[in-house]
Order: sequence, then structure tokens, then C-alpha cells
Amino acid sequence: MERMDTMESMEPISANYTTAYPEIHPDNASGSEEAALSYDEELLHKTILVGDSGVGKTSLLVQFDQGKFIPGSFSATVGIGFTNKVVTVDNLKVKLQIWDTAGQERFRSVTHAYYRDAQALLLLYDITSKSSFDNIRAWLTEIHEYAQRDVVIMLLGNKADMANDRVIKRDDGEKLAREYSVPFMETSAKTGVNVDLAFTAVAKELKHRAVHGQQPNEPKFQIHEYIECRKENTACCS
Ligand SMILES: Nc1nc2c(ncn2[C@@H]2O[C@H](COP(=O)(O)OP(=O)(O)OP(=O)(O)O)[C@@H](O)[C@H]2O)c(=O)[nH]1
Repeated sequence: MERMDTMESMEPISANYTTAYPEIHPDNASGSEEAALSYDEELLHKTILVGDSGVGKTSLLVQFDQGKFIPGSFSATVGIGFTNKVVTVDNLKVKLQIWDTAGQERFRSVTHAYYRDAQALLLLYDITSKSSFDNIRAWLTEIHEYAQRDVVIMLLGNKADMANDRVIKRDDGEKLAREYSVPFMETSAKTGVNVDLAFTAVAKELKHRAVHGQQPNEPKFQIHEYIECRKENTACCS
């Protein structure tokens, strides 16, 4: 696949990882009924990665975008930048514009401004960092303050490969997610476990809303079920 190394972002940005709509095809299902409904493939779905500094937002995005992990190669993100990616779900192309934000407190006022237009937010903590987990409630408060009321939120416990350093049990992540009624899974930007799934689930939800949003009688896409059936298990105990 030809890859264009164009970079489209707000200034300042941290790393040159943006590509112009490379495609992945997580679903090979053909003949979906939904495909017959109208969906504008030019629609851009803005998705934002948030969470404390160092939880692995940039790494997760690079793993999703390029399928690779470069250990210790990232300096803290400065400001905000985005990567475009097309995910094919139910034979439709869903364009995600994925914004990688700086986790550091000093950039918070910059990133808040981007929440308003976001259709989805991936909220990350690091399973080896108690403080990053404890801060999730504060992140959710911010999200509820600045983002749209119906924004899709997904909680991700990243660095699931670091079993020996784990301090947050998977159960704790699940409980917190249940409390806020948000889908949850553990991911590893290093091994790639559940990374495609996280973005694909978001793409499916956003596409479903775009296709069926005006039809109140249509059954909703069950993002929780979709994830539960597909997610790979990660170690559960510290
Ligand atoms: N073992 C392991 N290391 C990870 C994983 N994800 C990120 N890291 C490492 O954690 C460190 C921080 O990762 P980043 O992706 O820069 O974190 P960030 O959330 O973007 O940080 P800010 O830009 O400061 O907000 C880097 O050294 C990464 O290599 C993971 O899933 N597993």
C-alpha cells in the first residue's frame, strides 16, 4: 500500500507519524444490510486520545497506524496533532481523524478546546501506574464538562504486556468502566493486543450512528457486546 507521509496538524506537534488515510479491513463481512443504507464516506469522525502523560497514547496510535512499537522512542507530546486512518466496517469506509493529545497538565487548556468537536474519546491509563488510574475520574469529569454529551467514550488500560509491573487489576478497570457505563479493555501498544479492536469498535459505533442516527426505531449497535466477544484476554492479577 502506498503511504503518503503528509502531516496535517495543529502546531505544535510532537512526531511525524501522520499518514493520509491508510486503510485497514477488520471486517470482511459482506452483504451487510447496513451497507445498503446511505453513508457519506467523506465524513470525518474526530476521535481523541486522552490520559495522563506516559500512559502510551502516542504509542497506541503508532501501533494502530503503522503496526509497530518503538520502545522508549517518544518524547512527551507537545500540544496536539492528528493522524488520519480509514477503517472498513461492514463494507463501508469510515474515516477516523485521530487526535493525539499531550497528557501533561500544562497543555490541558489547549486540549480542552478540541473536546467539543470530538465524536469519540479513548481514555487511557497505564496498568503499571496507580496515579494514572486514579486520575481517570478527573479525566471523565473534564470530558463531561468539555465534550459533547453523546461522545463515545472508551476506557483503555494500556501496557497490558507489563505483567510483572502491573498494579491495577483488570477487574478494577472493569469496575470503573461499569460505574461510568463505558466500554473497557486492556491494550498493549507494544504487542498490539486489542489495539485494532479499540479503534474498530469506535469506527463501528460512529458509522452506526451516522447511518441510523435519524432512525430512532433502529436497534443500537451494541459496542459492549462487540468488544466482549472479540477482546483478547490479558493477565488479570497483579
Ligand atoms: N511496555 C510497554 N510500553 C509502552 C506501551 N505504551 C507505551 N509504552 C512506553 O511508555 C512510554 C510513554 O509512551 P507514550 O506513547 O509517549 O505516552 P503518551 O501517553 O503519549 O505520553 P504524553 O505524550 O506525555 O502524553 C514510552 O517509553 C513508550 O515506549 C505499552 O503498551 N507497553
